[in-house]
Amino acid sequence: MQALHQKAGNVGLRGGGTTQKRLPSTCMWLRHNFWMRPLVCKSREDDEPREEEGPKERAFNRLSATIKRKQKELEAQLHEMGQEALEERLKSAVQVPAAPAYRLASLIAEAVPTGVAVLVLELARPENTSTTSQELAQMAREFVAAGADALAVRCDSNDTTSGLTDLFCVTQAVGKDVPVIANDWMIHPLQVVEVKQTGAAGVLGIIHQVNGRGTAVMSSFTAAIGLDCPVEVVNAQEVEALARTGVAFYGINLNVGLNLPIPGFSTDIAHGILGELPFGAISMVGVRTLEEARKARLSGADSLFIKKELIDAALAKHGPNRMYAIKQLCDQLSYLTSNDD
Ligand SMILES: O=C(O)c1ccccc1NCC(=O)[C@H](O)[C@H](O)COP(=O)(O)O
Repeated sequence: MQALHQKAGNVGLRGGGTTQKRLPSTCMWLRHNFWMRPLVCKSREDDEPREEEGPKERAFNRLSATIKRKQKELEAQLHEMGQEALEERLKSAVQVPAAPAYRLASLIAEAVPTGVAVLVLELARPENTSTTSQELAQMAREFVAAGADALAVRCDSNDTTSGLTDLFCVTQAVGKDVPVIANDWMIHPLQVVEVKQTGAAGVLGIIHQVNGRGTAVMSSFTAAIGLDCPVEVVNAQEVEALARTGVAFYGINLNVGLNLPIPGFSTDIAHGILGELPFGAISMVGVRTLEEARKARLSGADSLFIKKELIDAALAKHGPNRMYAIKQLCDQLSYLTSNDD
């Protein structure tokens, strides 16, 4: 019981209770024009493929190109908005944090003593379709009825023409008891404020390898406005550094070995990272197969981010009834991850 309180308390402490204390430093950053720039690491200047590059380097360059695209999108938005309006948006978000706050972290903290993993299903518009936000909301209702505990909605402009509308419609469709988080590359606090305004519970997309020294700012700002924000990490050093800044919710993307040149990144590395999390921290591991889900849970993952690949495989296997197919998947996941087999 004590560990459970510690888990919920750790996550909550960074926002709700300390919101007022965080305000002065937010204002200080604003005065220094800090917020007018996206918070990302430096990447290679050109993204042209080079002959000597292997698949990992190519994947890394794709990631780098994605981040540059996001940077450009954000810079244009910030420029149009201007510093004063931006400052106002950020300040009012801090003054009125989301209520209830940390809905996903609280759900996970409640699930920990019951021995079941929280299932966060990825929700994306099917490719090459003209799916509307309302149709996506209908999919969301079906996923929840089939067993999803929470949803992560893809909001990047490459996946949808209206990410924030999708998020709003899905959040409305499933109600406050089902945390909905935005899955996008988060490189500026303005994005997080926009997510809050849709009524969503949090963001998935603060990535230490991408945000670098800006990670702590992104994560503490998100927590200060009451939103959940698992921070994606790739090794124990990152965990150690972020734990010192108060991060208590960690994400592990098993796909990361393909996106970044990290030799041998796999469920074994994830196992090691999960073992290094600070006491009371909570975790989410992204999985693309049932086997990855089983291993992640055995290694101690508190929640599983069920990625589109696994959802599409279930739809292909058990379709055409979408709700039936997702129910088969959720039942299988619950069975494989209940930790008593
Ligand atoms: O994607 C995950 O598995 C994940 C797990 C836990 C926390 C965060 C996670 N992803 C955040 C991201 O924004 C991803 O890096 C991004 O969606 C790209 O993921 P991928 O499709 O695996 O390259």
